[in-house]
Amino acid sequence: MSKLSTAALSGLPETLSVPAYDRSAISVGIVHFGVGGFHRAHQAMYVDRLMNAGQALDWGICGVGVLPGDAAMKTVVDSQDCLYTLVLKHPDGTREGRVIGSIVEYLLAPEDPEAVIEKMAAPGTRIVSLTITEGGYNFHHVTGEFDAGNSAVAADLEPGAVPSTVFGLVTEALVRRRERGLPPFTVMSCDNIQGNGDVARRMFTAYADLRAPGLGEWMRDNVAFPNSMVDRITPVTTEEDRAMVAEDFGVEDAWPVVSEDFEQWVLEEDFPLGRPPFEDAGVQVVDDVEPFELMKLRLLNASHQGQCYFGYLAGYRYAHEVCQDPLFARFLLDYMDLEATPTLKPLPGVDLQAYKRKLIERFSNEYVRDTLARLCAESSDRIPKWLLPVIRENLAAGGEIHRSAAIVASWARYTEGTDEQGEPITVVDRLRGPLMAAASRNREDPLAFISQPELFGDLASNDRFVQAYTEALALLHDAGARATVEKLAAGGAGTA
Ligand SMILES: NC(=O)c1ccc[n+]([C@@H]2O[C@H](COP(=O)([O-])OP(=O)(O)OC[C@H]3O[C@@H](n4cnc5c(N)ncnc54)[C@H](O)[C@@H]3O)[C@@H](O)[C@H]2O)c1
Ligand SMILES: O=P(O)(O)OC[C@@H](O)[C@@H](O)[C@H](O)[C@H](O)CO
Repeated sequence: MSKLSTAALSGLPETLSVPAYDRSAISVGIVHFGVGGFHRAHQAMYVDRLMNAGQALDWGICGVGVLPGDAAMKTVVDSQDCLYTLVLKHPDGTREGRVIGSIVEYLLAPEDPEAVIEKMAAPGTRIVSLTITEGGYNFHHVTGEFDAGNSAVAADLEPGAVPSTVFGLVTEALVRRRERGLPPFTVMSCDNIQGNGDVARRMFTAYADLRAPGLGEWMRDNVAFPNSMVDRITPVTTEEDRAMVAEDFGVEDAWPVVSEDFEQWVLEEDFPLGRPPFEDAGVQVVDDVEPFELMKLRLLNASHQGQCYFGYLAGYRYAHEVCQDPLFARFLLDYMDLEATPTLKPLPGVDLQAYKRKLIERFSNEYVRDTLARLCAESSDRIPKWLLPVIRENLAAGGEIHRSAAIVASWARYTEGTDEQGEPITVVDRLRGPLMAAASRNREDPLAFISQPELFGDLASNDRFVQAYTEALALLHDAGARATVEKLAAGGAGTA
């Protein structure tokens, strides 16, 4: 069996689509930070689709890894001529494979920061895009302020420092372009953050303010940061996926990516140096992304949080197991209908009921095998960004909050670190220590978990929230996850 490479492409089975374009003709137009599963299943796929249609060959992607852990990606990318297999898993169990060729280079910042900076400073680079996770933006959950105390950021700000963070690297490249009389590139965030472009603008310019007087102001006036809504459920690649690619498609790929077949990308039109003709690849280019972002983050992502802790505690390990269970599906739909939907903005032309039904279908796709472990990870970066805004808005408007409060309680219960069978839970979170310490006091002090103002602000002093949260937490302790969801679904636990 051939290892995936340029030379192997011509001998691959016909069941696997391969790039129909001349990859040697591609030049880099996009530098992308955070080449993980999602970028490879989404943005790189859209660019590849354009290239297959004979377009965007001047928009090749140079990937960048900033963290030491990205060395593994660098090794694989280099050994496969930057090619990889994307396998879409349809709900009927069929699979569709395609070799993606739009990434043409990969640089590891810890190994060669200068090369990363110069790649962004090169005239051909017109977009720097990001999927660096919610935590990568380095802002305080409650104040929204840039965290200048972060040690890596502080090190980058030392005079004469060689930058190591995305903030240091991107800012240095912008400074060099300015010195060389080149217009700045567009910074395009593709992370699951409400107002991701606006947040990126605030964080990068806050860093620049600290780096040199006037630099932040210049960036505010000159650099575009379009907002976007991105969607495609992309689980972590497993050994089984590697074996499946070999068996189904006859190629040895050290790091394929698998995803659901659904895709969506809604992008704000703000690209002073141009962009690939994304609309030709199915991207919705609009003037205002916010209503779409709210819909996706509060319905899809917050529902992921609504299923992962309850589901895990109830003994499930995969998203489809939870969502194929009618009780949990009902709970999620009720959360969406009664709590999230009233906080959304008008979306002319979008059938929200169909969108929600489709979400349950997507979550229930058993072939995607999205793990609850992936959805439970880094919750401290997710709950405050997706779910707490729903709670705050409903509290202010006198709206319904019982299911959202119960989801927060399920996180608190999960973080105690033992499931309902007494088995240990591996809590993966950059705040694991303080979170688990707080959760360990849940029984003696039911407000312990939500009394972390850096995550919850003043919610622990809101009587309505506290009542709903403590009732759900007590039920979780006394009767378990399933019984808690049952009670909520039946209109119990104080629900409206
Ligand atoms: N996986 C999905 O289903 C999905 C769907 C839509 C959007 N997203 C967005 O994409 C992000 C990444 O998801 P993924 O599935 O590719 O994850 P992943 O773990 O496969 O990749 C994450 C990438 O981000 C990089 N990264 C993490 N912290 C960073 C930091 N502080 N600075 C710079 N780089 C950093 C990592 O090095 C890695 O390259 C998500 O957090 C989300 O915002 C993911
Ligand atoms: O990747 P995160 O941390 O933003 O969130 C976990 C999931 O909710 C997310 O990856 C979804 O699968 C994705 O947003 C679907 O488009």
